Amino acid sequence: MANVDITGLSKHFDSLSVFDDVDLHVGDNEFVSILGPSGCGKTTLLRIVAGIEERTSGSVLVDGDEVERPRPDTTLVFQNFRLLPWRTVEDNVAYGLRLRGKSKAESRAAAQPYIAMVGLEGREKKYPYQLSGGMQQRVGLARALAIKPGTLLMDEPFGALDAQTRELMQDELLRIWSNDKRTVIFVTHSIDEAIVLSDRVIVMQSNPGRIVEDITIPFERPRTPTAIRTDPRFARLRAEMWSLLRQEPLSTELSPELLNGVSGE
Ligand SMILES: Nc1ncnc2c1ncn2[C@@H]1O[C@H](COP(=O)(O)OP(=O)(O)OP(=O)(O)O)[C@@H](O)[C@H]1O
Repeated sequence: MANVDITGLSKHFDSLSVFDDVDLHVGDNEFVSILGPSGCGKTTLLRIVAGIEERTSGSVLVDGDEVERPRPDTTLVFQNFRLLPWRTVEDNVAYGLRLRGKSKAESRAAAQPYIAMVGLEGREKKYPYQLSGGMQQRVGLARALAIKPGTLLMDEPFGALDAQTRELMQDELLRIWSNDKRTVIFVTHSIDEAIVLSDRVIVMQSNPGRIVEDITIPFERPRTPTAIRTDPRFARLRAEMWSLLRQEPLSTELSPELLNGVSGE
């Protein structure tokens, strides 16, 4: 369990003001997504919470402690999980535990339930090149979960997957998260993904980056993505988010994915 408290957070890169005066509270075991156009500072915000990017001003507390450097109980996962190609599935999942000082045998044993959780039982001895892209993402997810982080920071983790695999991974993440809850901040370009997964969706705009809306997602858990997608409330939420995002000035780049998501309506 962990809660994240962001107050008056600003980040400048030289003369560029990425965002100013951002406030965000994420409660224990809450799943919050951040949705916004390219360049509004989503990744930068996540990196600051992860303790790998300095802030210009403001405060970021995890469980009441100011974040000054990476914390052992916070994990950041990216679009490309960067598996170690020379290690098997089992040793990739165990890797974070090895880094934390556990023996090979101990870490392999501790990795096992997470390999099963992501549906890769029986593939422990395979190497990344022997797996599909979706399976590799699952290994990365298992590796992140195996260290039992209180806070999981996810930066477009499914962005590189094809649409079908992406939906499967969303189902998987919903299932895993409901069995093994933790605090999640999930950055995405996809309105649908944000709605299906989250308790709340934070919508950002850019120039300068700022939070413009904090939307509570009303669907009960456990969730079935197919049922959510056909619920009339889903279409309303989607329209609301899209209308916030389209208020962006024309100069702002909206990703093809955001546009595609909307043209499907
Ligand atoms: N190290 C850096 N030095 C200078 N500028 C940077 C640096 N990192 C990010 N930026 C700038 O900060 C702004 C926000 O970048 P960031 O990657 O956080 O946006 P984002 O919302 O995550 O974008 P995307 O959705 O495209 O990933 C961009 O204008 C980017 O060019």
